[in-house]
Amino acid sequence: QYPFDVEAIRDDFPILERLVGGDPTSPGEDEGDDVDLVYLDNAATSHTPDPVVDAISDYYRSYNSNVHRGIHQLSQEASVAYEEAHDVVADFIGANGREEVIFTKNTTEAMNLVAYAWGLAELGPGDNVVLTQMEHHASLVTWQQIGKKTGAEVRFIEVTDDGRLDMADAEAKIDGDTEMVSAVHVSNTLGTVNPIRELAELVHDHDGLIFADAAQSVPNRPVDVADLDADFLAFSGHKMCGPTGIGALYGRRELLESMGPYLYGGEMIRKVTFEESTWEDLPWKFEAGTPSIAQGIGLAAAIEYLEDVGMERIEEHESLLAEYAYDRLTDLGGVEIYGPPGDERGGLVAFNVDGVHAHDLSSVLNDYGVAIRAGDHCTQPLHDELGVAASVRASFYLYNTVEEVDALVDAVREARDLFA
Ligand SMILES: Cc1ncc(COP(=O)(O)O)c(CN[C@@H](CS)C(=O)O)c1O
Repeated sequence: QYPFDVEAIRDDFPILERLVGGDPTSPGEDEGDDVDLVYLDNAATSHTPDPVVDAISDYYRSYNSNVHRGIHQLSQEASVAYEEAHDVVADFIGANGREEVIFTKNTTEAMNLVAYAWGLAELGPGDNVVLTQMEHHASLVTWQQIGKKTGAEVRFIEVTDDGRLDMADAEAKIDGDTEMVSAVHVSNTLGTVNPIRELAELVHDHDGLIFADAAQSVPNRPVDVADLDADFLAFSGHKMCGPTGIGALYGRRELLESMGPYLYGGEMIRKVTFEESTWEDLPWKFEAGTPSIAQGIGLAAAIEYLEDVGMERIEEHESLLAEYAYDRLTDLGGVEIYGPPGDERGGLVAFNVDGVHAHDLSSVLNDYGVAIRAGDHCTQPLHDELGVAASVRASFYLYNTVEEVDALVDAVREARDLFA
């Protein structure tokens, strides 16, 4: 029994009616398209419902203009919509107003903004930054390279055999020299839900900061920055029914006030002379140049769409599908699933089938119309720890159904038997 009317939700996503299997150079038109799409790659990117597409189209059709500058009506309308989109995000994640919400291109840029604008200024030899072994490359590579530039040590909290964070190791590695903990809230590979608040307490006890990578949690469950006690938090619009090209960095106001700009140019300045420049107030200090106006408006529309369904109910729906998939794949036999048990994870399942390479498996699944991801999911060091070069990953969202999980399992069985 679903927590909401999934069929009514699916009606908002025409793409879910797509037939696939034809020539990818002629999307949707090829006579070879004769298999129902079963889209289970939502951790890579989610689909965009009609209300969000309409909000973006309406901007371009009726009040497209540059923001913050113009006195004319269109610019004022665009400015209000773009600026108020920051308020929608702030309310959604429990931030104290738009001043704590910086729009970025995506989670990756948000991570780099903090690593460069805070990290380069604050880190040096003797300091350390503590990550987890399950970090996405967006944080792992960023802090790894900032460590090389500053001389700060980068440490990694180990993952237990059942895909959880080793908190004893966390306590050992977070110490008086730890300036930052950067941890994924929900792993995009294991589905593990990490104890961000517990990590925050550990690092705050040592006067350090915590950055929560919430790219796989803000879209999928209720997230409140105060509940997590996060100092920074980031997520991407494209994983939550929004457009690509927009993400958000949350930062405690006093921290953002203390940081210099990350990018320079228009919008982010107040006064410029040949010799000096002064900066705009938050959040504009960190939004240089013409912003992603339509995308910001689209993100606000996506949040309104998700809130209308309810984040608790979306979390419940994803957990139902993940647990069902975990159990059915386990029952299939010859399947190795990574991460904690099915009832203790976010809405995704990464696995391998004995004797079948992940890319071969995903190729066969594609022949059955099942769209999942194969590879390292931007967590190569974690896959090294798992002892596998790649995995396949099914990731669920509010418009997926139990029947689609059944289609996944049937296709996996076909692939297993094909390669047996
Ligand atoms: C936990 C986590 N952290 C950061 C990112 C990066 O998001 P960007 O919008 O690409 O900047 C992602 C996006 N993970 C996609 C693309 S690699 C996936 O297939 O899993 C993520 O899941």
